[in-house]
Amino acid sequence: MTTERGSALSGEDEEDTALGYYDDEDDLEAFSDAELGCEDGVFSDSLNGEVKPRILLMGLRRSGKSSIQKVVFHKMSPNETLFLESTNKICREDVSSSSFVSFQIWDFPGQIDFFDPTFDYEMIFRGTGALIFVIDSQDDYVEALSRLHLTVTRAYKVNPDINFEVFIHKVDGLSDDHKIEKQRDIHKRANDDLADAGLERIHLSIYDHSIFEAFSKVVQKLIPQLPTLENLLNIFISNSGIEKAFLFDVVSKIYIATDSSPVDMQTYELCCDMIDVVIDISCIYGLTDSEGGLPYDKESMAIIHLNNTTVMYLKEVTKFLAMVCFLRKESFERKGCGLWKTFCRTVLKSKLVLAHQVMRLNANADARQARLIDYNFHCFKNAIQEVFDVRVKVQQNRKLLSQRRWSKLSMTNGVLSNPH
Ligand SMILES: Nc1nc2c(ncn2[C@@H]2O[C@H](COP(=O)(O)OP(=O)(O)OP(=O)(O)O)[C@@H](O)[C@H]2O)c(=O)[nH]1
Repeated sequence: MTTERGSALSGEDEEDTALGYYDDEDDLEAFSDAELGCEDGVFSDSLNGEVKPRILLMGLRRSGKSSIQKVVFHKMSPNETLFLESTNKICREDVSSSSFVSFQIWDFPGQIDFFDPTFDYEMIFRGTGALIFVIDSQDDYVEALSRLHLTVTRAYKVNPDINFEVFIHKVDGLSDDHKIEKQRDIHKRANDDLADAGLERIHLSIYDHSIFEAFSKVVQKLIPQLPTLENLLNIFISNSGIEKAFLFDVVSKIYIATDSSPVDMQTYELCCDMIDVVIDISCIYGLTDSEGGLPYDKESMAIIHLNNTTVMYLKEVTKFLAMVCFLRKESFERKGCGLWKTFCRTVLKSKLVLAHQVMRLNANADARQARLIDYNFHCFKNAIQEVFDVRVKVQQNRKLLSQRRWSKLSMTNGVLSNPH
């Protein structure tokens, strides 16, 4: 099983093309609101009407901002980040891998100066959904904390709706005790500083674990449909004998929702490993020569038996999303015939053979239970599609509205500039 997050799956940026990321490393030094499509404080692409929340990556020089972005969204291996050059201008990137996961990341150079009059921080903070402040835990963080304080107070004044997140980064060299101690210290000092400034209402989320997990939490807060997705997952697992279910964005391995039971890191990492395995094996066996693009489609599914009576089950939900579930072996065997048939069909069609311990067909399988789980998954998938459709409709309406506004504006300008 591979743990390297290295299977690069990048494509084009269009909504309809699968799982696309693209680089848009524009020089934003001379930007204006109009150029950036910043309208009413929210970044929107005025032509397609889509509103993309903005995530800012800030922190001192060499704290690891660009590395985080490259590892999570470009599948760069952590070792390669050693060769990253220092960022000397704001780098903007669109992440639109799915209808639910769509935002912009702005990576700031560490030395940015808020007092520089050419730096229009008001415009930047106005359209921001989340501000991630990265702190290098292996460095003396006193300066980082004072910079955090300055950044948060400035940003909050402009836009009190920003989610402030602190990533305590580079914890790999620290012992577990040391990690906990540092996290506690940073937490206390950061919050004390804010309380001293009368800003105790600001909530700082502080993460010191996997950047994938931390990023998942940040992105989830920007998904308006999150409560609906969580509800659907709760209903699905409670009616299907499933213990835990995640909805994953397959490319970034960000989980965009899970049921309401707590998440532990090990479970999350197992899910990431399973996605890697599915994609890696599908890359080798899942595509015929004539096919191109991503080896992930309607037929994608996998079952892995762990040696502790737990079964992991992955299934395609949409072309961007996968459900990854954890079941007890007993519940899984009761699934019996229904799943087995689906599995065989999948193996034949996509040549994807994943269950190393071949699943035994339980002759006495409770067919009713099997039908129930398959039926529940089918309902879940339809419900997700409905949520997706609503969002598409909202976007289409926005597009129409902005087109109308645009043509009205051009007409008015035309009339004004033409005295006849
Ligand atoms: N040990 C360790 N080193 C890391 C980690 N993440 C990044 N680094 C290293 O930290 C150095 C700086 O990383 P960058 O991502 O360039 O830092 P940055 O914050 O973007 O820096 P600026 O662009 O100068 O603001 C690189 O040498 C990385 O290899 C980590 O998790 N652990």
